Order: sequence, then C-alpha cells, then structure tokens
Amino acid sequence: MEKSKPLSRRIYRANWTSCLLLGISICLLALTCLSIIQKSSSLAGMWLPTALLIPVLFHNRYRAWIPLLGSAALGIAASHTILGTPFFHYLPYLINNLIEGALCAALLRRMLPAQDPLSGLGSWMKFLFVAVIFCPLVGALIMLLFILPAHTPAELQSRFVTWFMSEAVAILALTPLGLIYQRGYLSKLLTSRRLFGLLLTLILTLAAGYLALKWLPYTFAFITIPLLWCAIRLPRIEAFIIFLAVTLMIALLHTSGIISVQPRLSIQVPQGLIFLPLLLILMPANAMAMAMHALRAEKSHITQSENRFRNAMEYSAIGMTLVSPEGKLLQVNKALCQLLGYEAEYLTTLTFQEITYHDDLGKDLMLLQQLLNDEIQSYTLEKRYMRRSGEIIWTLLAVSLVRDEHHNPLYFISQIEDINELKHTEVTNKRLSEALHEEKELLHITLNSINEAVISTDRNMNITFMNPVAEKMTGWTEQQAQGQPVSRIVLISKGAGGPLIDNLLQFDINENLHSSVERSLVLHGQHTALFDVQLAVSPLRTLKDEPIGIVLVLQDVSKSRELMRKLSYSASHDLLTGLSNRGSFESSLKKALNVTATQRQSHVLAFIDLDHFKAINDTAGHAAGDELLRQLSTLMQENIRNSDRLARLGGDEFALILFDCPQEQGLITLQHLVDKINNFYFIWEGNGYRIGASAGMTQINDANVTGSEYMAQADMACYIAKHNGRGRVYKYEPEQKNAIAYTSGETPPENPQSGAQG
Ligand SMILES: Nc1nc2c(ncn2[C@@H]2O[C@H](COP(=O)(O)OP(=O)(O)OP(=O)(O)O)[C@@H](O)[C@H]2O)c(=O)[nH]1
Repeated sequence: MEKSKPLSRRIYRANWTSCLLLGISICLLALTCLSIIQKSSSLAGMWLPTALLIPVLFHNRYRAWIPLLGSAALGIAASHTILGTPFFHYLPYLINNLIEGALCAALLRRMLPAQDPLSGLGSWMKFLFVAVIFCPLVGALIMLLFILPAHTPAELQSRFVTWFMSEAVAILALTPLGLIYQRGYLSKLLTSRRLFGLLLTLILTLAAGYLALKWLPYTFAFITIPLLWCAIRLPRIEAFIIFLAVTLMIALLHTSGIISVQPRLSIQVPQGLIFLPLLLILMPANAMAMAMHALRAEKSHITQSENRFRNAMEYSAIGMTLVSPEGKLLQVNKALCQLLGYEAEYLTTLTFQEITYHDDLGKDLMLLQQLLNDEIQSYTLEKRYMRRSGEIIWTLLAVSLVRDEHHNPLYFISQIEDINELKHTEVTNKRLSEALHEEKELLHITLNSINEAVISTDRNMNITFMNPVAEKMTGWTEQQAQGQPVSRIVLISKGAGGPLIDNLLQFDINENLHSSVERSLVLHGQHTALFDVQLAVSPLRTLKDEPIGIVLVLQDVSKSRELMRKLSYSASHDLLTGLSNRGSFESSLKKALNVTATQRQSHVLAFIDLDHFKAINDTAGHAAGDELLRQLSTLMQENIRNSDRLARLGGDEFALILFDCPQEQGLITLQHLVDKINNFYFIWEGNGYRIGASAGMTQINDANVTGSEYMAQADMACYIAKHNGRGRVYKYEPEQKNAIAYTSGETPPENPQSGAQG
C-alpha cells in the first residue's frame, strides 16, 4: 500500500511550469490587492498572495520550495514594479510574505495529513490556529520590526492590526481551497452537470449577499445564512469556492464604494478591523462545511461497509443470518434458505430455537449466554438443524455478537456451514478405522501366537515387523531389527556349512522342498543355535500392483529333519556296527560301476566271512558275538582308506569295495585284513578268543557286467576260500569257473585257527 504523504508530494512535484504559473498568479493577486491599497488605505484589507503561496508550498517537497519561493518573490516584485513602488520600499514586505508563507506551510505539513489535509473539524481547527491566527500574528510582528523606527505607536498599532486581518481573511478564504484541491477537479467540474448547480448557487449566494449588504440591516448576519446553507448543501470544495467568491465580492464592492462594510456606529472602527465581520462569518461557514464533509464521509463509509456486508452476506456460499438477542432470525441469506429448505419470508418469522435439533439446543443456548455475558467473544459449535422436510442436518455454526455504542447487544451474526456429508463420512471413517484396528489387533495376536517366524519388510527390504518366534529364532528383537536390511538379520544358507542366500526374494521355494536333508535350509540366529527351516517368501503389493515389500515365513523344522536324518541313517546303516548295510552297499556298487563306465576305472569287490564265529556265540554268548562284530568292524575300517566302502551284509558277512584299486593292490589289502582278523585276540569277561576270516574278491572293470553278477563272483570266491581251508583270500577267475587259491608267498594254514579259547 502506498503511503499518502509521498503520493501527495509526487503529484505536486514542482517544475518550471508550476513555478511560472505560481509567479504569474501571485503577481496578478498582488496587483489586485495593491490596486485596492492604492485606492483605499495604506494596507490592503485582504492580502491574497500569501494565502495562495501556503497551499502550493504545502503540496510540494521542501527541495522544491526554493524555486517556488523565488517565483513568488518575483511575482510580488513584478507587481510592485508595475505599480512603480521603489524596490527598498516593498522589499521588507516581500521578505515578510515569504517568511510567513513558508512558516505556515511548514507548520501545516507537520500537523496535517498530506493526502486529505482538511478531512474534519479537528484538522480544520488546527488549520485555523496555525494558518489564520498564529502565522499572521508572526507576520504582523515581523512587519513591525521592519517599520518600527519610522512610525508612531498609533500608526504601528493600526498597521499591525491591518496586516493581521488582511492575512487572516485571505488565508481563511483562499487557503482551504488550495489545501483540498486535487488535480483534475476543475476539468471534471467543467464537464459535469454539477457545474450548472454550482454556478446557480454561486449567483444566488452572491445576489443574496449583495442584497443583504446593500439594503438589509445587520448586514453580515444576513450574509451568514446563504453561506451556511451552502456549507450544508454543497460538497466541501464547492462551498469553499462560494466562500471565496463572496469574500472577493464584498472586498471589491467595498473598495469600489458600491457598498460599505463600515458599520453605522457612533465610534469610528479602526481601518484594520474593517473586514473583522468577514472573518467572523467565514469561520462558522468554514466550520460547518468541514463538519458536513466529515458527516458525509462517515455516512459514505458506513454505507459502503453496509453494502459490503450485505453483499458478503447475500452472496456468501455458506448460510448467514442476523439473529436478535431473543433468537428471532432477522435477516437470512440465500445459502441458508437452501440449506434449511425454507423461503426467506417464512424463515424470518422463526426463531433459531424452533429450527435447532432439540439435543443440541442446550449447548447452543449456554454458549449464547456466555457471549451475552461478555465471557467469550465468539463461539463455534457443531450442531444439527431440522430442515423443513424434517431431515436433520449437521452444520458448523460460528456466532459473534454485535453491540451498540452503549455495549447493549444488537444482534448475533451467525454463519452456518453445511458439514452433513463430512459428518457422515467421519462416522463411516470412524467405523472403518475401528474395524481396521480390530483387524490389526487380530492379526497381531495371530502372528504372535503362531509357531512360524513372520518377518515383513518395506520396499527397500528393510525390516518393518517381526513376531516373537522370529525374534527368538533370529536372536534380534523387533525393536533392534526395525529399519535394518533383512539380509543382515535373516541369515539363511543351504545346509549348515553352505553359502548364505543373498537374495531372498528370488529364492526358489520348490528347490528347497525337494532338496536333500543335507542341502536343506538353515537359519543362522544371532547368538542362538542353527535352525533347520522351511522358508516361504511372498511379495507384498498395493492394489495397483506396486511392490511395497516382502513377507518371510520361516518354519522351524529341526525336529522333523532330525528324525529324517535318523531314518535315513538307519535305512542305510547296520545298527550294530555302524557300517553301511546291504542296500547302501549296493548303491555304492552302482556308483562304482558308473565310474567304471564313464572313467574306465577298475575297482575291487570283496566278500569277507568270519570263520567259526558261531562258536563265540555259543561259548561266550550273543552279547560277546555282538561286541566282537563291532570290534572287528572298527579294525577293518581302520585298515582301509576313507574312500573305500565297507558294509555288513548280515550275520558275520562283510563286503568291501576298494575304489580305483588294481587287482594286485586289492589282494594285498584283503590279505592284510584277513591277517589282522586272524591275529585278533578278543577278550570277553576275562577270557580270550580267536577267530579268523575268509575273503573272496573280484575285479570290477567291465561296465557291462551287473552289480549282482559281481556280487555273485565275490561270494563264489569267498566260498571257495572257506571251503579250501578258511583264513585266506581267493580271487575269482572266470575262465576256470573255479576260484584259484592265492597265497601271498605264504602257505595257507592246514587247520585254520578256530575260535578256541586262548
Ligand atoms: N552275536 C551275533 N550272532 C549272529 C548275528 N547274526 C548272526 N549270528 C550268528 O552268526 C552265526 C553265523 O553262522 P555261520 O557262518 O554258519 O557260523 P560259523 O561258525 O562262522 O561258520 P563258518 O563260517 O562255516 O566258519 C550264526 O550262529 C548266527 O546265529 C548277530 O548279529 N550277533
């Protein structure tokens, strides 16, 4: 917003044209006034140049004053020069005029607003004191200083009074016009219809004034009437124009001798006071014009604000009403009528109590009372109204109270906003939110009570939720894990020693389901044990199918895996000795045959049968036999390579595959085993026992021969070893159809050692 003061200064920025205009105007005014002086007395009854200079300076910035004052000085000097007044004679008066004008303008600039200096009686009173009384007095005093030595006291007194009066009357008549004049007013007036009215009023006022001056007694009392009438009827500026015109008319008529303003009194009125009545009639007229202007401005202001309020109320999108302190709807707008379904005429016959839903009336009345008691300034309330159709609607009511100047309540202003839909949505939302909360609680309880670990993440794979089982298995609390990358918390590998799975989202669940026990998934908990787990990974998606994270469900399957391991073990092992059983051995034989087929490797297959084992059972008992079987299994296991496969086929029969083993080496190894058994000294319950073993072997080097054929060959060789004296190793020879006894340079014993007590 622009400030008024700079705006005004900008409008009246002085330039050469305005300086020239001012100079010419002041010259003309001074010529007029000086002509009057020359005709009448030594000083003019009215000195207009200063009265013009004051508003011009007032409307211009200080830095423009020097050219303006210069122009004014030149104007006055020119007028004196034209009339032949010597320079040094008029110079003091000229300087005094400039000082007085500048002092007055400077004081007015300090005391009055720049935009509208005379806006009311208050500002006019200031103007009166400063411009009409104080400054002319100062000017008169300065003038006395100039002429002090050359005049008598009586002359000084007369000149003082004349100077003061002539300045005061001129300033009162002309300066207000200059102060309130706004650029463009004259051209607007000349083109408007008001001009005719103004001219007519001017003529009538001047005529009335002339008639009063010429023929009526109490001359100035009668002049006051048309002036006051103008002050009341006309706008401020037009009234001031008429005041000026009347003042000039009186001065001219008096000077020209057509009329005399000299009162018909016995005592002679001093020359200087001749225009005192003029001053006295101008002052009330001016004051009245100002008062009427202020009144009109106030009225216009009130009308404007009333219009604004009426428009705001009428065209408001929300319902508005003015309500009397008793509750009667005084005024309603269209929006309220639509909201409540009534016509305005009918609605204004009702009270708000009649249309308020009964349950909400109490609270409304209570707040209204607080408002009336001045305890609150306004209030808002969600309340229900009853529509004409009987429907009940929710509204948001805002109420304030308007009071008169004595603080008595005038009316309430109520704004009523339709929040019916909002309220219903709110109820629905509340219900939905409660249902959602219940669902969430239920889900939480479910997740907390199930045996599976449940972990969810956000779209960045950072953990958002873990149930208690997940906390237990991972070794992280939900609080610790929240916001952490899932790959840091959930460490899963394929098998206990396998590599960690780094991308759980792309993990193939089917692969996990069908993998062997050894390759199945293991969860590595922090500071906790390893868990055999079954993993399910589900991506979470929005309704628009946008990914928002994943849910991991981990089932602890450690117990079932352990059982499976045990079952698998017992299915493939001999429970007494811990060696492989027949089934497992046959699988190993198949592998050996495959290797032979693919890599052309040859292996050795052997059967080992204990000699006279039955005797141990019979003499020491079945438990001793069991223990002997266990010790001999360990003995044999210790004397073969880790890669070889030893199995107990049943009873006291063992089978052996020596992988990737030439026949000669196989025979040496077998003989070594048989020797070890032959030399083994078994102690049971303080007694020592010896047994022996017979072995038959065959070479696996032909992929076309089946496993059972090779088994039969080894069996046959073992049989021959047994029946050819026991305690020896025989190799199967296919060409001879019979096994050939093999000795490793030693003669087989005639009578093999039997399980006799040592
Ligand atoms: N203690 C024990 N004895 C068994 C087990 N399985 C079989 N036997 C016995 O092992 C013996 C095996 O019979 P044979 O091979 O004829 O006995 P042997 O005295 O070794 O005969 P030869 O082989 O001809 O020397 C039988 O007496 C079975 O009862 C077992 O698991 N524990």
